[in-house]
Amino acid sequence: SDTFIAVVYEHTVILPRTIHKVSPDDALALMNRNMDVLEGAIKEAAQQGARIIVTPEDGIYGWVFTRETIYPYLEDIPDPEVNWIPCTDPTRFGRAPVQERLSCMARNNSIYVVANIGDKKPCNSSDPKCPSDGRYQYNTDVVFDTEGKLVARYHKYNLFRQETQFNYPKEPEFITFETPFGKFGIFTCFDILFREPAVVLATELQVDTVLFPTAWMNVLPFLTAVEFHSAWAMGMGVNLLSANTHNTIMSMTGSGLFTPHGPAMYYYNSKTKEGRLLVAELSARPRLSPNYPAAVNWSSYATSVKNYSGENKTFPGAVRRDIFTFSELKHKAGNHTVCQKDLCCHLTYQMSNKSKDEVYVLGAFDGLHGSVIKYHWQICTLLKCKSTDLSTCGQPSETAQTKFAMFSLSGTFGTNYVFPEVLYSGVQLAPGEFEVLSDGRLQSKNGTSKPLLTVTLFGRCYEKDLPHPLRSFLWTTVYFRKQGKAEPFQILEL
Ligand SMILES: NC(=O)CCCC[C@@H]1SC[C@@H]2NC(=O)N[C@@H]21
Repeated sequence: SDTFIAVVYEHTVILPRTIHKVSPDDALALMNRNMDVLEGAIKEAAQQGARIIVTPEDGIYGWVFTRETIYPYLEDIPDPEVNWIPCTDPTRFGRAPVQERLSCMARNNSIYVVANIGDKKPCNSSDPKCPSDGRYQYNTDVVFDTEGKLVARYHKYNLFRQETQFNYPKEPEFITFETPFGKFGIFTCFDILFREPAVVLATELQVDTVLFPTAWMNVLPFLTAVEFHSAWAMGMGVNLLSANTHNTIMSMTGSGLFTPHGPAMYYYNSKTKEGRLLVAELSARPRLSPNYPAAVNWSSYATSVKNYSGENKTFPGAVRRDIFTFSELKHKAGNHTVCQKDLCCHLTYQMSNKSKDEVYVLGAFDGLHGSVIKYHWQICTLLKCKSTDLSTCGQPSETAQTKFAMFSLSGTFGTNYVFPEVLYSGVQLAPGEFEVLSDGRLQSKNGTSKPLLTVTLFGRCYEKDLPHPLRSFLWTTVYFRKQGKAEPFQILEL
């Protein structure tokens, strides 16, 4: 089929009530409460004609675990090549009530179900990297087809900060599967910021649609979930089905069905506790569509254009820990250039209304981001400062009043991996209101329909990333005494 209906479900996860280790029965009871909610979403998705539903990372057991306390929640998840339908043969690989229930939900509703659960793999001293507690534990995505068969298993490769309950897989896994409605790939959350497996799936393995369970904490100005995930789908030219966890205290909200042309449907709600079912019809093979976006040479325009830095003063400003070079947009309209290291960013703009209460800057950043994992960003951004005090430029700001009659942003990027972001007041996207030209300019079509927070070209120079400091290191789990109790503890924190 040319198109298919897909669903993502932003789920308000029911969290464990204790940080202490619980029995397997208590762990299953909590997971069943979450799966009760997911079952309602799956039924609703099937009734709406959806072929596939994606549910969030940590959506079945929540978070705040150690290696020990997550153990009762884990199941041994076999390699899908074993051809297993847990719904009809639940004990073939030992106790697997979660896989059984997910498989039955897929089978009973004739829909592909994507979920995130934990895998355990026993090991022993014949394996020199076996953790001292005798098992590997993985943050794992699973996919069951319409018969309930396990068709994909993916172990998260880029673990985020506090995921010390899990091990890093030794190698990245590039998991794909074919369906009548396109070729699918899968990865999880923090993975999206790195080359492996995310970029490899989209470029070398040419998937049509990426399945993306996530538990994404929003970080303004460039890394709110809907903003970055929408930009990644556009930059990579694939569909991205992003299901976020909903937890406003943790700043987790923002899910969507994103296409190479922009969001087909998205949800961002930092005010209420409700999750949301999102439904959209997507192209099954977007690369074959006649209006598939043309390849972009991201530096073409910017390297050919005159430098407008002239009389504009620049100043340094922090976006979290990254020191940007900023230049204030003092006039209602104009041309600006700002440079940092190898990156020069050019902006042509016209504001519809210039308020005395708001200040916008053009910013450039070319350098390593991150304190433990260090990965290289090249960023050009037009952003609203938090207040009129220039020292607040780069701090999170959620609202704005200024609309733009036009903007055109470009940069001398040294990478092909550039993700175009446009974010409006209230952390809203701008579907259909901007375009990327083949010479690398990101520009408005007819001005902005809402006040502007940021316009950003977010470049990733994967080849300049530093080696991951923990990947080979974290196999060793050491034990130390804390408040009289033995606690497993991994040596470094991310
Ligand atoms: N569960 C995860 O892997 C979430 C990680 C992604 C969160 C992104 S990474 C950079 C930003 N920092 C955050 O705290 N949230 C954003």
